[in-house]
Amino acid sequence: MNPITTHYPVNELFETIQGEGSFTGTPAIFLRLQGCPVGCPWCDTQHTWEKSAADQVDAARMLNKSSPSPEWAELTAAQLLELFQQQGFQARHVVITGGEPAMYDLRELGEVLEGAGYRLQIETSGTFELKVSAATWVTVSPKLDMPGGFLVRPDSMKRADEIKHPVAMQKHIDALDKLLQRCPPRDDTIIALQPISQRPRATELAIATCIARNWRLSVQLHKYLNIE
Ligand SMILES: C[S@@+](CC[C@H](N)C(=O)[O-])C[C@H]1O[C@@H](n2cnc3c(N)ncnc32)[C@H](O)[C@@H]1O
Ligand SMILES: Nc1nc2[nH]cc(C(=O)O)c2c(=O)[nH]1
Ligand code: SF4
Ligand SMILES: [Mg+2]
Repeated sequence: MNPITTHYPVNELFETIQGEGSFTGTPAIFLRLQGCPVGCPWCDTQHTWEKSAADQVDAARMLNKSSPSPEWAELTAAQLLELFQQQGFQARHVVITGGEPAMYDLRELGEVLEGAGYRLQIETSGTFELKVSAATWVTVSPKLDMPGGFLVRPDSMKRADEIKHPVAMQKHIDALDKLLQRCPPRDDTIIALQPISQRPRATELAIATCIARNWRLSVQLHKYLNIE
């Protein structure tokens, strides 16, 4: 194991219902890591993009946020496990999101949390090399032609248990088709379309395409329910 303990920059830690993808409806602990250089113009979590030293706070302040902010606290896997217990979290599914969590080495987190009985899922753009435990459920939400100029990695697409593609227009589906040719997933990988920002036309397009292709629909259930 890595002799140096990894410190994770945590923007948010909360318990809710997973609102996206295959685990929709599953009670989950969300661990949102700070920092993302990809730059999707419609990103829900733009407050996580910049990881500024001036925004580092202690764990108590990070936990007590009343609204999204760029503040983050540095925590080790052992400290996170202790916090889960202190906070009284009941969920056994942990979603690591961000920001772009694949910028960090998540293997130590996997070792500690899986050792304590948790199942891990990562939400990632697929643009950074994955450093996750073998048992981690990998959700790749490919980001194509974004301002940051990052490319989706073939190895991340192969590792994906689920590909959850954000869509608003036909050109996004055409781009996904090209990506699936350039970077073929495994035969058992689930493919889902997720309408961008609950836009009605995006939702109609996603429904029609999912039916035509036998793909899954992922709506952002938490937004319909008005929960975190
Ligand atoms: C905020 S991102 C963080 C994790 C990682 N950076 C990624 O993009 O997968 C989590 C998920 O939210 C999706 N997402 C972000 N903003 C969205 C929006 N406005 N509408 C629909 N999905 C969105 C992303 O595509 C991704 O599947
Ligand atoms: N309830 C809920 N489900 C989610 N699934 C993915 C989320 C994310 O921001 O990555 C998210 C989120 O922020 N809230
Ligand atoms: S990759 Fe994820 S966190 Fe980064 S800008 Fe895009 S949706 Fe937001
Ligand atoms: Mg949210």
